[in-house]
Amino acid sequence: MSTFHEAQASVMELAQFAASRGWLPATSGNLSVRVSEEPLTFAITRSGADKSRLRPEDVLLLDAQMQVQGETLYKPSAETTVHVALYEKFGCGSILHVHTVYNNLVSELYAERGFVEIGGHELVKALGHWEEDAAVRIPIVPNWADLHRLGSAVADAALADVPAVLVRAHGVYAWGDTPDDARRHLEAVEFLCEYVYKLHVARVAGAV
Ligand SMILES: CSC[C@@H](O)[C@@H](O)C(=O)COP(=O)(O)O
Ligand SMILES: [Zn+2]
Repeated sequence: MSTFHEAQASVMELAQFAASRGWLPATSGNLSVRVSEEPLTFAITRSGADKSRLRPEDVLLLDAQMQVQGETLYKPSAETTVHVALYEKFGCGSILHVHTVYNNLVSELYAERGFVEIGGHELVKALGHWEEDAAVRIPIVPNWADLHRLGSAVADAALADVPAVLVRAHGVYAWGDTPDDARRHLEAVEFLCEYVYKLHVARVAGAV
């Protein structure tokens, strides 16, 4: 439980971080931090904002019915449906969505399989898997234009022990119990997507 102003500040800080990595190009991406669990309320970026230079008024307070609380002329993220579906499934504390070249490439390479499996790499520990020879399967869902359908597809595919889902030729959703957890999971997934893609290219080239 946090106040709206705390959650708003967290969203702005997370956006600064993701933008500094180039993960929010051309106004893409959306970020949210939960304010209360019962009933669900959360702070989320408004639709169309340039997330690299968010102002406090670009972060809105919403409820589970996606109704904006308080006075604003802005509309919430078009992909709020995905955030609500994930909050309802996991009761997580923060959800981050970014578009990057590497997460898009991996989503395309493994789309037909419906998941990408990543094992034998140290950074799967950052996703909570510390066992010997741990492997994670990150689900990949189609990029449904119907955003309610997209929300259901992401939440249905999402696994309890892997805090991320790729959307084909679109981006990734990553989440965590706290904003710091969500950020760590997102960083790990982005690192692993770059690694998986570059390893694939190296193998095709016969370099490894
Ligand atoms: C500007 S292209 C990206 C959008 O279509 C969408 O995928 C996205 O991530 C941002 O939507 P938004 O409504 O601003 O939250
Ligand atoms: Zn998007």
